[in-house]
Amino acid sequence: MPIDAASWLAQNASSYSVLPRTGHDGEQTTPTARLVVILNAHSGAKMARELWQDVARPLFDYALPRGVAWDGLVEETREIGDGERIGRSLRSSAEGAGAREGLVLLIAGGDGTVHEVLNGLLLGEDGELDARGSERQIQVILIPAGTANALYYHSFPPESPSFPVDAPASPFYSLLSFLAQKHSSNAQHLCPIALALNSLPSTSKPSPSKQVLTTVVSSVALHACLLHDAEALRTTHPGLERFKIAAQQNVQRWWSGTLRLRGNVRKYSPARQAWLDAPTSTIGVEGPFAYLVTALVSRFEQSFVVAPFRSSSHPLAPDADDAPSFDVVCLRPLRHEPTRQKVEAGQERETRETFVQRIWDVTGGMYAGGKHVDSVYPPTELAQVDEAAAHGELETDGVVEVYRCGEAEWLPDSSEQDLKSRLVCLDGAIHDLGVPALDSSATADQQDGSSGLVIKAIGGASAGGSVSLWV
Ligand SMILES: Nc1ncnc2c1ncn2[C@@H]1O[C@H](COP(=O)(O)OP(=O)(O)OP(=O)(O)O)[C@@H](O)[C@H]1O
Repeated sequence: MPIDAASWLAQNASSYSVLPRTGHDGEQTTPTARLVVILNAHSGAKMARELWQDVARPLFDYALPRGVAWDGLVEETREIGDGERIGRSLRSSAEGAGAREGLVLLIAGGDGTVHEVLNGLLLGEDGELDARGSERQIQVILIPAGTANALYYHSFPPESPSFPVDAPASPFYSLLSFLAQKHSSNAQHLCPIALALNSLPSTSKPSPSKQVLTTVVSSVALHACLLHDAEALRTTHPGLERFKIAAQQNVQRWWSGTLRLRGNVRKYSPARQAWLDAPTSTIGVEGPFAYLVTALVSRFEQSFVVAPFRSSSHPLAPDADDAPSFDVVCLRPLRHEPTRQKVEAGQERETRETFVQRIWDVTGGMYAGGKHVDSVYPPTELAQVDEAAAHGELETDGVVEVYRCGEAEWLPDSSEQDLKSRLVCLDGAIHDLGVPALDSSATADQQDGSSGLVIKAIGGASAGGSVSLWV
């Protein structure tokens, strides 16, 4: 049943000053931005239509700002990948009209829907960032109708007293912020969406590498493989449980390869609770890895805080003036001296089984608000690997290692040929790096020639003009 907007607002959103359309005194009447509504009725618990029809639509009818034009059209995604088609059609319609008007996207869906729409909208046919859109202001209003809704809960952390998760207004904080713009001191934040540009190697040379934009995560190893397996469980387990089942299926694997980090590289020191600057412009981090993600947001689910320093309320959060960055969170089993010794003694299979408990401890810390970043090895259990000598200033005793930087390159070990050694997850979409994973000396400077994944933080302000979320 559609709500009565005025009484719903009075009851559920009294801290947002949302005025009826007629009350927007003195506001200019020439539209400066076009609104497009995009629903994924298939995502999460399949609530997008209901959230739109019963609440968001009545709120729009009541309070849509005069400067925003909406022709009543609602775009629904029709099949897998369809968000990209919608994004592309928005790009070409803007080009056709030579329009420089702003674009307001109301997206009711999960992270995958946002990902698809922004990729279609911001990347040109050649897969490059579309320079023609460079003056465009894109505002996103997000209704979390997906399963994980990482971007939403990163922006509206449930532990904040301002964003109670059980409140009827909970899925509408972004929309309320948009509707209350200019009228409420509580809700007028248009925050740039952190973006990264990912280059996947071409599987058929000499065609160029494939470019993919992300807003949440680029991952390999356990996270990518569990996302891969979780998709097959979507029908039987529509909620978050499918991720846990899929984690069980992959937790005993380790992933060999090299991670190269560039661009103002820092590493978190649990002892100092601060970033340590890297002594060199490029840092090589050698596998095997049990876990490896590059995160643009603090959490991947409502209460799964993988990269706590991305949270805007954290003292180590990126500053608005900082160069675009992401946080790399990884777990390398051979940094644990007893584990390393057992592997060297040829007991790798049993050692992996034992190490599983440590992985669960780390994920337990993620579910406990991000405590894993401060868990440390006692001095006797910290392996003194050669690499520590090379990058001595960056050696820490953290069980998990957290880096911040602007660019990363993942080169999987070319001797491992199975699919799971090559999988990459980009905001939930799974990609295969392809075989063979060639020359591990390839670098990000040779982007099209890299046999691995290259990830560059580009920020929200430099992609297609500006891309921001109402928070
Ligand atoms: N009509 C449709 N039928 C089938 N699949 C669809 C349809 N429309 C969109 N999709 C696909 O649904 C998938 C899931 O969407 P999305 O990622 O937004 O939700 P989710 O996976 O439930 O949530 P989250 O990404 O937040 O965990 C996407 O891969 C998208 O391509």
